[in-house]
Amino acid sequence: LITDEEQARQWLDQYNSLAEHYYSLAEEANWAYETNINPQNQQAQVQASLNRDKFKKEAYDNSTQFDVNSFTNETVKRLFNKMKNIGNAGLSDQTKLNRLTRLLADMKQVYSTGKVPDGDRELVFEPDLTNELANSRDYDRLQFIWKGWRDAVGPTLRDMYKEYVTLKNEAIGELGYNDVGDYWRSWYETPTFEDDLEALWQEVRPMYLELHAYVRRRLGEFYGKDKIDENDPIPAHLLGNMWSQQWNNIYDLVEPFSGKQRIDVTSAMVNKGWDALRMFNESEQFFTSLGLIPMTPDFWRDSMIVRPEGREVVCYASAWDFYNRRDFRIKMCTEVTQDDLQTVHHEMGHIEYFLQYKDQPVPFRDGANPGFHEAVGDCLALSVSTPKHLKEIGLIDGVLQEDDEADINYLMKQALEKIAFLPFAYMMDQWRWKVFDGRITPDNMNQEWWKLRQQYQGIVPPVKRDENDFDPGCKFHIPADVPYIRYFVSFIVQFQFYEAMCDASGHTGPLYKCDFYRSPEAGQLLGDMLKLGSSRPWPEAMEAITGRRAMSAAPLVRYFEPLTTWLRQNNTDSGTKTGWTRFEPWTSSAPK
Ligand SMILES: O=C(CCC(O)(O)[C@H](Cc1ccccc1)NC(=O)c1ccccc1)N[C@@H](Cc1ccccc1)C(=O)O
Ligand SMILES: [Zn+2]
Repeated sequence: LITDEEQARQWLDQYNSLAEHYYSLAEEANWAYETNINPQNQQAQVQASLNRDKFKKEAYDNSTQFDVNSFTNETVKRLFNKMKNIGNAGLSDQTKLNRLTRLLADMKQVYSTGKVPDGDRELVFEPDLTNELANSRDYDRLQFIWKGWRDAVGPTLRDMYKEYVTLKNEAIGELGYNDVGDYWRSWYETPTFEDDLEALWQEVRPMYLELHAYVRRRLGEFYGKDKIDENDPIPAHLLGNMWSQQWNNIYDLVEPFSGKQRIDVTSAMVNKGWDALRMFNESEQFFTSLGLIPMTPDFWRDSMIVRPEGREVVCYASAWDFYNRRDFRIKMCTEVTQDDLQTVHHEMGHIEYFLQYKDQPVPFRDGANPGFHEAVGDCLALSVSTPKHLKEIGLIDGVLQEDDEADINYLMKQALEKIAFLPFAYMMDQWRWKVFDGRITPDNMNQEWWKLRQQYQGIVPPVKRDENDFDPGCKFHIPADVPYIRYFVSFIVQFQFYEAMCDASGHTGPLYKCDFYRSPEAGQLLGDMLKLGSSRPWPEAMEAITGRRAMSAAPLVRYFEPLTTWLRQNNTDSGTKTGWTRFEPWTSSAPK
């Protein structure tokens, strides 16, 4: 084994330029495919991905000739330890790796081109199904949309997914991990990761139960108690979102105090003639107001920010690093809605992270952990979504009403987006980890999915489900092979980042009122942490920005404190009980 550390450094330098080369080619081919889905582009994408995998596998094999433990430099050792992080490329059987790579491309195509027949029309996911689920208040129409999407993509994906699980587990097994879940959790470098997550969930669960009970009561008032019994789980299609993951689109049905200023600014955005480009410019302007790095010329020239005419694309939003330190893009089918304004900030948060760590060695061009990458944009969006800021950018007219009732309305809308999300984000990879480690077998994937959906979220499907269905496949990240626990981590740590940046900006008073717009101190605190990339273990990055090393739900609890108090009181006064009884009639494993 080679113990010469200088030789190791030279090897790493050569690795870095080769990695940039192969990663750039693979990203370009993937971009060409996702922005123009057709057989030729899929073939080119598969080939470029296989070339990158071949490079990653060879680099990993070559790296084992070095005696890493004998090295003294921490950074050199950390870089070598990241050589093992090669994912699907661990699959040494080339026929199987080809099959897995094509499966991934095919699953992405099925999901992205899925359509729901509606009379003489075909409804596409974005914007048709998204808008109807957000805006329709017709119980049966919502059920048609909810079922239609699952019928369009679930059954087709089910068998593809089973094969993907087998092949991916084999690939990861060759790297020495027990299964894919074990590999994905290893990125957090935290032996107590699962216990830490459960502790965070238990800390925020009481708040979720109060919100769930309140929303169930208000929906019962609107749709009728015969449709929504106050002891039952909530039918999944009534929550304004295809996966019931966030409930902010039904804010109008659950608004605590009527007659206050509108805080849903979608209509204001439309009335003031905002378009996708305006949304992107507003977002960038917030980032640069903090002294953070602006988007590059390549970004504005080559991003895809609206759904193009006349070709199939992957609409699901994503941010792209082309590993050449100047080309960074967002791909998004932007609609003029407040939801999408939030997503623009989310995606731009990824780009800002790319920009801040672009001069790190390639293996360090990642978030401190995957949850950090997801938290950047959302943390800034917490500031942007304050009524104070929305007024400042012209989306709320007139005098700002800042009385207690207006504040409860605002916190309710934030809770529908942030608190409602936590059980969904937590259960997504609970299900997947069980599929990968065999606790969930191929013939009960759907039933186990709905058991977890009921256990954590207290929702049930509006129509019977069985194992011919594959409802997990109807959420992008599952056929797209994208882990999800990162979003649970993000929705916790983004409040830690937000509180730290608010303190740095000199904010005083309730946390939820903080807008650190134009604060160079807040921007400096965040930027310095982002520059680290994944070069240091994430507790060090957490300490750099918050002064503490652990994840903590305390800032989130502090942020929502006035609402939690109000919800408890309101549920008590109205005799609303929290929780739900186990509910069977809607879920059946009997074949159709
Ligand atoms: O999935 C997303 C946004 C897409 C993304 O930015 O997280 C995207 C997902 C993705 C897509 C394709 C391949 C890999 C991942 N992630 C990125 O574009 C990304 C992430 C890390 C580094 C570089 C790019 N949000 C989640 C959760 C969420 C987050 C914030 C607000 C609402 C909802 C969802 O919609 O369920
Ligand atoms: Zn993201």
